[in-house]
Amino acid sequence: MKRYWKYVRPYLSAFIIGPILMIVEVIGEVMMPLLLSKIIDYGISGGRGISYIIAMGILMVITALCMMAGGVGGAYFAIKASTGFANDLRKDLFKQIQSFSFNNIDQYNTGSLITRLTNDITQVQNMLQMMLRMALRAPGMLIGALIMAFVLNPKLAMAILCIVPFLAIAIYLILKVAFPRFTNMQKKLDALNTTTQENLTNIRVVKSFVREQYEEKKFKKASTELKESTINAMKIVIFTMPAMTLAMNITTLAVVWFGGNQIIIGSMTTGILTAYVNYVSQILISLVMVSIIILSGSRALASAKRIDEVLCTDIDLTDENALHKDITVKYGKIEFRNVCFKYYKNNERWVLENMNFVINPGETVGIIGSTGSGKSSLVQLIPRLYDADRGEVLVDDVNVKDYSLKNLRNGVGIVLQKNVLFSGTIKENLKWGDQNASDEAIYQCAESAQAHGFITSFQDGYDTELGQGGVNLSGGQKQRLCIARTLLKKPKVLILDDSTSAVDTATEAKIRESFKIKLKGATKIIIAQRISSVIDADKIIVLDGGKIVGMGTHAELMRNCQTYSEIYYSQIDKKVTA
Ligand SMILES: Nc1ncnc2c1ncn2[C@@H]1O[C@H](COP(=O)(O)OP(=O)(O)OP(=O)(O)O)[C@@H](O)[C@H]1O
Repeated sequence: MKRYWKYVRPYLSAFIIGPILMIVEVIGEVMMPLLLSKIIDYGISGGRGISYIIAMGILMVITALCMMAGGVGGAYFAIKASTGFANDLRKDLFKQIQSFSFNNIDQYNTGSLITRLTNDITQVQNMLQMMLRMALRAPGMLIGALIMAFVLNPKLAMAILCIVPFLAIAIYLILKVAFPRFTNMQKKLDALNTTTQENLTNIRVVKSFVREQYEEKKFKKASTELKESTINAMKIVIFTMPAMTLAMNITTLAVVWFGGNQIIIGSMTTGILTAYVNYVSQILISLVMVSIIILSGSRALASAKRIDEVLCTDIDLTDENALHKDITVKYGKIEFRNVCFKYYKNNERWVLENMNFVINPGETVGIIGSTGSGKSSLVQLIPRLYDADRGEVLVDDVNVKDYSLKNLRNGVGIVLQKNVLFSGTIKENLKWGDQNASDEAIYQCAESAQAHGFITSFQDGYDTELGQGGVNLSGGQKQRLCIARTLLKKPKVLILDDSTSAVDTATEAKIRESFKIKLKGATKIIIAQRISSVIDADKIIVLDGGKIVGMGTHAELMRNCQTYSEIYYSQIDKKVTA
């Protein structure tokens, strides 16, 4: 609750005024039957005449207008408070997800995070809105109508007790049965969103593997499961409402039966019975409202728990304890000291084991190794996309944990293996590297990444709109734009994680040449599958099974490292056979 106070505070006035205005409506609702009974008993039966009826009628119209004003105002403030609350909560939830480490992100699937950001927040918003409109109205109307019922005829009021067992069953069902069912329903919605998101993002792969039918089946399964879990949860709603209506009708019948008898023996007037029937229905309506509040409350509680789970996730990679938050990366020296790392902390096997090496400023270093040998994992420790479990990673002789994340990541530019571009123009995408970059700087970086040529061949040049993820580009073009984007950051350390795999060898060589001029002082780490991509490097690190099995120049490794020479000859053989 304490956590949510933050979201109530800015809208506190709406949170207070809304329910107060709803009370105006409640007072009117309680007044109306009384005024009606007076018209019947004194105006029609009592013979006070038309002027009394008109006076009472005018009073009823004024009451109805006040009720309307209260109702409209109450609804307005309820919407204002609940949407404001939800908007702020959603922004904070999104901010929390943005500050997640890669490790945190790995724990959730995207579909589930989308459901939490949208549907779960909407559930909480709806519940709040309902609470603000009904929380005072329902008990207010219940108490008001009960008082009136007891004042008018205490004996007849006992008939209202008929409702109690129905109400008890309804509340029990809602609390015990509905809550877990709503939680399950949200989980199924997660699954549906994940399936949809995965399918739509990768629709081209689906089509190229002719997996449409399989995907349809997968979607159908997720959709059917959602339908079934919804029906399962809604059974409670389905049962609750008619049960309450039945209770309402039985109680009204009991009141009319006992009240009618009292009219026959002359101990009650018709006007009072009419008012009484109204009060009974008000009592019952307010009880229905209470059960709706509990019902939607239990649904919203299931959603709130899921939102809370994200908000309470400990971000395991922050710069809160960094000792030198204001220093920046100046030279680009990198050192690994006895570094061990694994993704799943319970796993026995290390993904990287006892890594020890130094890369001096300005050096070009290649990293070679079989797939899964740990190349990407190794370089991701430098900009702290993950943290080492043992040992230290140092940049310019300072532990990476002692930099602010912003300064470290500004100094270390990484082109990830999975390149992603965003919807927008090419220029907008490149400006991710530097929002304030001049056109000249953008052109130069694109030139270095061998992208300027193909960009200018497009009709709209740098203003060409990219589809989502850069769909309207070839793999090699995308890779070159991603390199240009990182170059614009002017990093002191540039890491290319297999980022030229889709570029032909001649263009790749040109990119490497341009790095020598453009990034003269910067340290360059190049992960590659082709030895030709790193053959000229000052140093090559050879990985196998998460361990360094060789380090040196190409010539040294050819003499000393069997793994390296095997990779070399396998690639030469392929060339010869080709
Ligand atoms: N996000 C992750 N969560 C869990 N395990 C992972 C994750 N990323 C990689 N791994 C595992 O860590 C090991 C090393 O993977 P890594 O991506 O570093 O290898 P790599 O040498 O870069 O491979 P490739 O050449 O195929 O890109 C592999 O066994 C892989 O399954």
